[in-house]
Amino acid sequence: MKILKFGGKSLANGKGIQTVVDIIEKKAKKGEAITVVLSARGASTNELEEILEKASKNENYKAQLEAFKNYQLQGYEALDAQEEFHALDTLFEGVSLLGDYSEKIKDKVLSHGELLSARLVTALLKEKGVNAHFTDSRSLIVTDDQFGNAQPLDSLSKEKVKAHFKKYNGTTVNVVTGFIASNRNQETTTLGRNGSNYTASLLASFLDAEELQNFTHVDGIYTANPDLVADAKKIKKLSFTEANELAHFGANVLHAKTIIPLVEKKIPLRILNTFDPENEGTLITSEENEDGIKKLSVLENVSLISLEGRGLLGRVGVDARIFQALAYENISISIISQGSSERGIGLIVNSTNASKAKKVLEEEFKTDIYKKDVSAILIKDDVSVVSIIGQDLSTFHKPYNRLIKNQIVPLLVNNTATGKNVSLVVLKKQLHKTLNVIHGEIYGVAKKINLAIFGHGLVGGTLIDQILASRDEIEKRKNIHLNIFAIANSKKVLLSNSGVDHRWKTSLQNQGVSYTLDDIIQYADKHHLENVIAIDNTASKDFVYNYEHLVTNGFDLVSSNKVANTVDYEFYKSLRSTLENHQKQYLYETNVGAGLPLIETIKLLHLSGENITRIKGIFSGSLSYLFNTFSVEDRPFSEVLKEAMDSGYTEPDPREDLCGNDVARKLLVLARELDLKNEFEDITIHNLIPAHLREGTAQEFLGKIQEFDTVFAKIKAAQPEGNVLRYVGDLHGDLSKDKGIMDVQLISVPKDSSLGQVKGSDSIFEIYTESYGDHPMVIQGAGAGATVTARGVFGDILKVAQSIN
Ligand SMILES: NC(=O)C1=CN([C@@H]2O[C@H](COP(=O)(O)OP(=O)(O)OC[C@H]3O[C@@H](n4cnc5c(N)ncnc54)[C@H](O)[C@@H]3O)[C@@H](O)[C@H]2O)C=CC1
Ligand SMILES: N[C@@H](CC=O)C(=O)O
Repeated sequence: MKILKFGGKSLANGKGIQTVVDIIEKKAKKGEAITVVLSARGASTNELEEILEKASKNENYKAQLEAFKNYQLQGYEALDAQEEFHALDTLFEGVSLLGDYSEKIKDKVLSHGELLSARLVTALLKEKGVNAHFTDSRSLIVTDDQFGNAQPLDSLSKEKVKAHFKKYNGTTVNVVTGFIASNRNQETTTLGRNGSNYTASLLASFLDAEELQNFTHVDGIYTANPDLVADAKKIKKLSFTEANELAHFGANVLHAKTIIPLVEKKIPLRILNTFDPENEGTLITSEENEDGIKKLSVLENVSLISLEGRGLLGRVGVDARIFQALAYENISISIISQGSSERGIGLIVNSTNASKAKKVLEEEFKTDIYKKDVSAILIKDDVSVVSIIGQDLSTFHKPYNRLIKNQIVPLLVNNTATGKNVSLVVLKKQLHKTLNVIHGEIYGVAKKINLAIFGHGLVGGTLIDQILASRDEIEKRKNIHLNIFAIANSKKVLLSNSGVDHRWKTSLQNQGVSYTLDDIIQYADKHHLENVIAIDNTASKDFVYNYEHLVTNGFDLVSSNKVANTVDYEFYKSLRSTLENHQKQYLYETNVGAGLPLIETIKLLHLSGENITRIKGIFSGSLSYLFNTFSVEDRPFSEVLKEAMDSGYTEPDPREDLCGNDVARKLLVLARELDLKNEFEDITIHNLIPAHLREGTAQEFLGKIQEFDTVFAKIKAAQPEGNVLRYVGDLHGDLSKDKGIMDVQLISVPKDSSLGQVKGSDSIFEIYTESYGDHPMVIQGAGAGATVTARGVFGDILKVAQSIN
C-alpha cells in the first residue's frame, strides 16, 4: 500500500485538481494499492479563517463566504456540497451573533475545507470509474482535547484505522480528509498546521505502508531555495536524520512531527511534484548517507535581540531568566548565542514577537538596567538566519572565508554541538548574496567572478576578447566562471548582470549609459554579485583615486595602469592599508615588463630575504623597438616611432614614453616593491623630446614628429663604431636604506653587449642580488604590446580569482 498525499496548491482550481485525479486514476487502474490523503483546496483554510474572524467582529462576511462556495463548485456544479455549506452558514451565523469563537468552533469551521476537497475528488474519481470511497478522518484519528493542535492517541487511532481498512480494502481507493480528527467525544479537532502531512504519515505508519508519496508543487528538496539560488540542485535521496534537521530550520516541505511516525517504521517518504509526475522527486529513507548532504535553509522574518552589559559577567541564571520570561509570553527563541565574556547575549525570535520580547526583557531586567548592569536591550529587525545543514566546524572556515571576502560579516554564528548544523545571522539585504556565496562554495559550483572593466582601448579591448574566448575552457579546467558585468570608458558604461558577450562593442554603443562609479557599485550590490574585481586598463591619472572607494565596497583590484603605484608615497601607503583592512588584493604585474613575470619575481626575492642590490635594463618596450630598429636600419626616427605606435607599444600619448616618464614609473614601481620610499621627483630622467615639442596636444605633437629625425640622426652618427642606442633604466645605490638612486638615460652600448643584443620590442631586466653576485638574474621578453599585456592582466585576474576561497 502506498499513501498519496496532495497539498492545497495541487488541488486548486484550474490545472490542479484534474491533474490530481489523473494521477490517482492512472495508479488505481494499474492495480496499485493506494490511499489518498487530501488537504483543503487552494487557500481554503486561510479563507475560512478570515471569514471566521470577520464574523466574530460582526463584519460583513457573506460576500466572502459566497466567493468561497463558488470557488468550491466552480466547474463542478454537480457536486453535492449542501451538507458542508449548510454547516458553515450555521457556524458563521452563530459566531456573528456571539461576537466570539472558541478553538473548538474554529476546528469545526476549518474541517470543511478538507471535507469539501475529499468529497469532490471522490466524486470525480467515481465519474472515471474508480472505486473511490470518501473517508472522513474524524472516524479514524482520535486525539486529545487540544483544539487547534490536537495530539493523536496512537493505539486508539491505529485500531480504528485498521478496522476501516479491513472493511474497505482491495480495489477501494480511500480518499481521506487530512488535518482533521476527533476527540473521544466525537468533537472535531485539527492536527495543527501541516496537519494533512501528519495524517498521511500516521496512516502510513498504522498501515505499514510501502511508501508515502507527498505531492507538492515543487520537484523535490533542493540544496537551497531555487528562487534565491539559481544553482540550487535537487537532492535525489536523503536520510530522515537530515530531513529532520531541515524540518527544524524552516524547510517548509517537511515538518518534524510528520517524519517521526515514518522514522519509527522505516517507511520511505518521497517528495513529488503533482505537475511533473514523471520526475522521481526526492526520496527520504532511514539509510544514512555516508558523506551527508549539505543544504541551505533560511529563516526570514526574524529579529535579533541583544542584551548587553558589563554586569552580566559571571552572573548565574541570566539565560534562564531570559528563557523563562519569554516562555511565559509564549515567545520561542530559535537561536541564542553568548560570548564567553558574558557581556552580551544575542537571541533570535520571530519578528512579530520582537517588540513584545524587548518589553518582556526590559521588565525582567528592570533592576539590572537601573543598576547599569545591563546597558541596552536592542532589536535588529532586518536580519535572516541561514543554516548550513550537514556542515560541521572542521570545514566551516571555507564558506566563512568566502563570506568575509565578499564583505558579508555574520552578526552571529551558532552551531549545534551534536549533529552537523551551523547557523549564521546576516543582514536581510545580504541574504541573497550569502546564500549564493555559501552554496557556490559547499557545492563546488563554478566560482563566479564578476568583473568590471574600466578602459576598453588596446589593452582593455584585447583583454575582453581574450576572456570571452577562453572562459568556457577556464570554467571546465578551473571551475571558475568569469562574468564581465560592466565595461566602462570615461563616458559610458555597459551593464549586464548575466555578462556581456562577443557583441559587447555594439552593445556598449547602443545600450551604454552615462554613469558614476557608485552606479556600478550599486548595480553589483543590487544584483548580489559576489567576488567582484575592478580592472583598470586606462592610462588615467584621475581614475586611480577611485581605487580605495572600490576596495571599501568589496572590489579586488587588477591594473595595467601604472599611476596608482607612482603618485605620492602617502597615497601608495594609504591604498595598501585600505587593502589590508578590507582583505582585498591589488595585482599589477603588467606595470613593468607587460606580461613578463617580473614584479612577482622581485616580490618573492625580497620577501625571502634576498638582498637585491641593483635592477638595470631596458624597461620600455616601445623605446626598445624604436632604438633596436633605428640603430640598425637606415630609416628616419619618426617613421620607426610611427611603427611603434601602430604596433600598440606606446602609451596612448607616446610622449609619456619619449619623455622618460613611463620608464621612470616602472623604476619607481620596482623601487617601492623593495620597500624604498622614493618619490617620482627623485628620478633623474633624460627627456628625449626636444624642448619645443613638449607642449601642446598629442595630435599637434604627432604633426611634428619629423622634427626628431635630424636630432636623432646626429646622435646615432656620433656613436663609436659597432655601438647601438639603448634607453636604459637603472635602480641602484644602497637599497637597504630608505631611498635608492634611479636614472633613466639614453646610452650607447656595444652591439654584442647584453643590452645591445636585445631585439624587437623586448625588454630586459638584470636583477643583481647578493647571492647572484656579478651574474644577474635576467628576465627578457616582449615588454609591450596589447596581446601580451592583456594576457598579463588576465593572469592577475585568475590569480585573484583562485585566491578567493
Ligand atoms: N600597450 C602596452 O604595451 C602596455 C600598456 N600598459 C598600460 O595599459 C593601459 C591602457 O593602455 P592602452 O590600452 O594602450 O590605452 P588606450 O588609450 O588604448 O585605452 C585606454 C582606455 O581607457 C579609457 N579611459 C580613459 N579614462 C577613463 C576613465 N576615467 N574611466 C574609464 N575609462 C577611461 C579610454 O576611453 C580608453 O578606452 C595604460 O595605463 C598603459 O600604461 C601597460 C603595459 C603595457
Ligand atoms: N608604453 C609602454 C608599454 C608598457 O608598459 C612601453 O613601451 O613599455
